[in-house]
Amino acid sequence: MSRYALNIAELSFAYGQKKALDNVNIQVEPGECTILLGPNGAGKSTLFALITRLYDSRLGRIELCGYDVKTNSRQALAKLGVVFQQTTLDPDLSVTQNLRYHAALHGLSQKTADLRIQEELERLDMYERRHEKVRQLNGGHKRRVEIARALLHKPSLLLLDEPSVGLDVPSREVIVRHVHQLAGRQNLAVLWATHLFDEIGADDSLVVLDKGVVKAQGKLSSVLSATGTSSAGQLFSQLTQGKSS
Ligand SMILES: Nc1ncnc2c1ncn2[C@@H]1O[C@H](COP(=O)(O)OP(=O)(O)OP(=O)(O)O)[C@@H](O)[C@H]1O
Repeated sequence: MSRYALNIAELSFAYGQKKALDNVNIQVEPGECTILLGPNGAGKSTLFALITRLYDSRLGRIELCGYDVKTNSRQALAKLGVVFQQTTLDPDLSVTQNLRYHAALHGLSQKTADLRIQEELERLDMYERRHEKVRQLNGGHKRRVEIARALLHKPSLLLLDEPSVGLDVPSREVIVRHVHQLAGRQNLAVLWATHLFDEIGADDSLVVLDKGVVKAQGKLSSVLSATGTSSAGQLFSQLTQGKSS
């Protein structure tokens, strides 16, 4: 069994002649929250598309809990929970219906599904809203449902693609706190793409990606001291030459 929930080794990818990822190496351990920072065009979406098998790469390797996503896709993807940038809930179904549908896709019995749905929704203070149609929920509550959904099959790695974009501050805070607690208490590995420096926790790890190349990585404190910077924002501007994220 690999010690890493996610192990990306020597990964490269190009769209025709356009290189999007160049020899990327990233490891995330259970219980670790890794923040992926990168300006527009850095390669974050491409990386997520490769991890989720939307795209395929001939160069390099991606393993989830030791399972290669290419040669052991079923076992690998069973370890993965994803919250995409765009909401993917059915607005005309209730919260519970959306979650049951996802659980069924993962082969959970209805009994197990209902227990887990209750557990995850209660943790996010959403159980009382389980019969509401998704259309009636605000953006923050929809995000909470998507996080609950991503966890129903008990993945080892949670992939979050800018889950807090467009949310108000209190909604963002709920999500940031919840995801950090999941890593700390449930030993979940998290890879979180964000543009927002205040979402980075003091104990988080950091990967700074720019033009497809990893510019810095490691525990936030080590990266700051290695680069002589005092905040994630300063580090980011220095490594990406002041481009906005
Ligand atoms: N379908 C595509 N065809 C050609 N080039 C692409 C395609 N998708 C992305 N690219 C290029 O690949 C590079 C990486 O893009 P990617 O979307 O992965 O970056 P990103 O970090 O997710 O950016 P953003 O924050 O803007 O979403 C960019 O130079 C982009 O222009």
